Amino acid sequence: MAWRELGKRGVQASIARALSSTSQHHAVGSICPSIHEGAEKLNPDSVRCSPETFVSSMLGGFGYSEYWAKEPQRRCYHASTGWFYRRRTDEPAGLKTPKKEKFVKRDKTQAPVEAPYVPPKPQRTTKPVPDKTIEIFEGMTIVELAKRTGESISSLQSILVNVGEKVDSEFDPLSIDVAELVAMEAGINVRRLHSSEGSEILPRPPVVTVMGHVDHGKTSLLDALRQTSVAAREAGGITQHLGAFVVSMQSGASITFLDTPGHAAFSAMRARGAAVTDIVVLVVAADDGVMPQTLEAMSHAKAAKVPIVVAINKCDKPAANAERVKLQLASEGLLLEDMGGDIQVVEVSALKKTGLDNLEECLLLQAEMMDLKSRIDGPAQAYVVEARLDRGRGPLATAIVKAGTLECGQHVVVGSEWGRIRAIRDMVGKLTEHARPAMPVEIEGLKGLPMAGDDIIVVESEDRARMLSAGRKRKFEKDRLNKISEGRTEVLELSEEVPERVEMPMIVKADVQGTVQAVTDALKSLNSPQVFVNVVHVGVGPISQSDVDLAQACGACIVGFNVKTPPSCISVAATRASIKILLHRVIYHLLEDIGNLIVDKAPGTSETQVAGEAEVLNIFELKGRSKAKGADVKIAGCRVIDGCVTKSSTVRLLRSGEIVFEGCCSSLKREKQDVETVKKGSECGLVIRDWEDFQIGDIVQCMEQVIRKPKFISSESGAVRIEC
Ligand SMILES: Nc1nc2c(ncn2[C@@H]2O[C@H](COP(=O)(O)OP(=O)(O)OP(=O)(O)O)[C@@H](O)[C@H]2O)c(=O)[nH]1
Repeated sequence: MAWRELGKRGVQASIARALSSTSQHHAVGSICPSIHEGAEKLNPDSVRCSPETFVSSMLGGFGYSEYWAKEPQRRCYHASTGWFYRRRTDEPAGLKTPKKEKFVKRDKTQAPVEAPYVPPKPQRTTKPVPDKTIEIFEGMTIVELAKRTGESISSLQSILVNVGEKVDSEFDPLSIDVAELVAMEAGINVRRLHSSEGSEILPRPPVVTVMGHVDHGKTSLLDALRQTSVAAREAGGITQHLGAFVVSMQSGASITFLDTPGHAAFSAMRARGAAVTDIVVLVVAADDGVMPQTLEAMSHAKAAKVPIVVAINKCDKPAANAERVKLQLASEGLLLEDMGGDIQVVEVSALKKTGLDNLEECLLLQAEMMDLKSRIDGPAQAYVVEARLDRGRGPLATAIVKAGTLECGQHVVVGSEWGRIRAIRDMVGKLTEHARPAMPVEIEGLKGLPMAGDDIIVVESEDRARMLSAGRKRKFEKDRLNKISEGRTEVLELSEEVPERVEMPMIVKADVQGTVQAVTDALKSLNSPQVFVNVVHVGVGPISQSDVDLAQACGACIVGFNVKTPPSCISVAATRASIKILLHRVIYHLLEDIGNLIVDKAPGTSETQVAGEAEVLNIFELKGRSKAKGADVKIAGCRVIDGCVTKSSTVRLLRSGEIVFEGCCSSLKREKQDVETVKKGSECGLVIRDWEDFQIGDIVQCMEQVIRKPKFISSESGAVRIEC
């Protein structure tokens, strides 16, 4: 198949088909951009391959036969491999498949004989994702939609026909679902507006997110509030999942708490926590004070326009200094109540359970000031806090209802998934028929696994749910490909600047969606100029045979976080294919492990360092002993003062700290015997080729070439990086 045909039929469709036939469908996203770029670099008429061959070559190390350029461009270049591919000069140009190709590796040390081929700068193959978001509502007309989207009425009408819907006139009301579908097909994001007209609006409990620096006592504080002991049960003693709990206060009021993890790797989850929350409790340890993630939490709250209540924890500790913490917070711009501002501060001890009543009062007061009310009846609007796959029960989503009532049996669209709610459970696992605002529940009955942060909307029928979910999937996929295409372009640009950069493909599997994303983000933070961590596939659930197949095809290692040890048949298959499987339950350990792998894989930088130093104590002259000319030879009588002096290494001579000569050693003797090395503390006689002007007190340094590898650095807050 020629590229032209491939292009005609649609690159993505052909490749997707080919990928599914080679069971590599997961990788389509990361491969397509390369294909686009390949297509742009080459004359489309001249490339011949089947999609299957093309895909397997893309996966299996970028074979050269697919990169075949027509006259006059006799060779082409592939940025990912750094190889030039040259056609045989006896080959006729054109559409014929070449008989046998020769390829030459680019020799970076030598200047090219012919004018070098400059690869074209990678270009975006798809339009950047439009940022436009419009507000839609039930009963809006096509005319209204056209105004908001900026599209013509006729184009929206034809989209409407394409999605199987019909209106008699452009002034007929559309359902909110159809309006969303039409806008999405036009490439525009939507925000749904729900009318509360005629509905009962009642006060609702506040949703509170506890945030703060790692180990400042978030989990302990929630434990103290709900009188349970989750902290002790967590792997490695740190929180790794987003949880939601309702805490009934002594006053009879209730508060919904989100327990978000404090580790740096989970900032994406924290960001989502802040987006559904009404109030943020900022926990700061009284002995430790304001730390990097305290500031990060403040930024999240600020970005989500959520008010903060400060809980200064660990006030029982002898080193506690609440006043210092208050001053630090004030200097970071928090206007605390004690200092004339309106941000409430409470001093607590999660360990001794002191100050909790105060905290409770502050939260309820804050909620009262915010006058939190929601529509109680009518279809629910809710958000996914977490999602996971249960072997027996299928996809499960932890959700918080924002408005309305979520009921068993309703059809819902959750992100781009859909389903009919089979069961609703409260946070202690008890079955319930419905969920009201601010109530965290677990829902069962979805067809696929949603993402943490997805919205949940109730629709009137299964058909509507399917239609909307399919439309959202199409839009999601289009946006994803656009994003990958942009990301890939950046990667190519970077790899051209740093030709020695090694790629480290990875597959990430984790127990829940939020963790998959957190781990992927953390791995990407380990990218460095020498090693590029390329996450080729991510997924929720245990490591499967298809993960091993994909890892084999693209030379990836598999990272399993909080997943079960794979069955022995999968482990054996992985070992046979030399695929590394890294299983972890604690994020620090995972990042350390991967960091060490990256350090191993990094080519490192070559550096010259001093291996030994000798001081000249005496100078001897041997008359007419030079082998070459029968001239005199000067010998430096030295003592090795550091490291060791080696005959084969390069030497340099230092006088008063200045380098006066660089060369090599032509003779090294110890007690009249020729030797290869002399260690610290010993004396030796040394001759330097082409140098005779020794002076007593000169320093002779022996130099050696070493490869310096990058270092894996992890800070106390859990932030990690690779330092080159
Ligand atoms: N003395 C004292 N120790 C506390 C207090 N609160 C928490 N700690 C201790 O501080 C350590 C960290 O507490 P966690 O509750 O796990 O902290 P966290 O902020 O939830 O930590 P991550 O989940 O890792 O972000 C534990 O050893 C707790 O026992 C307190 O009020 N006083």
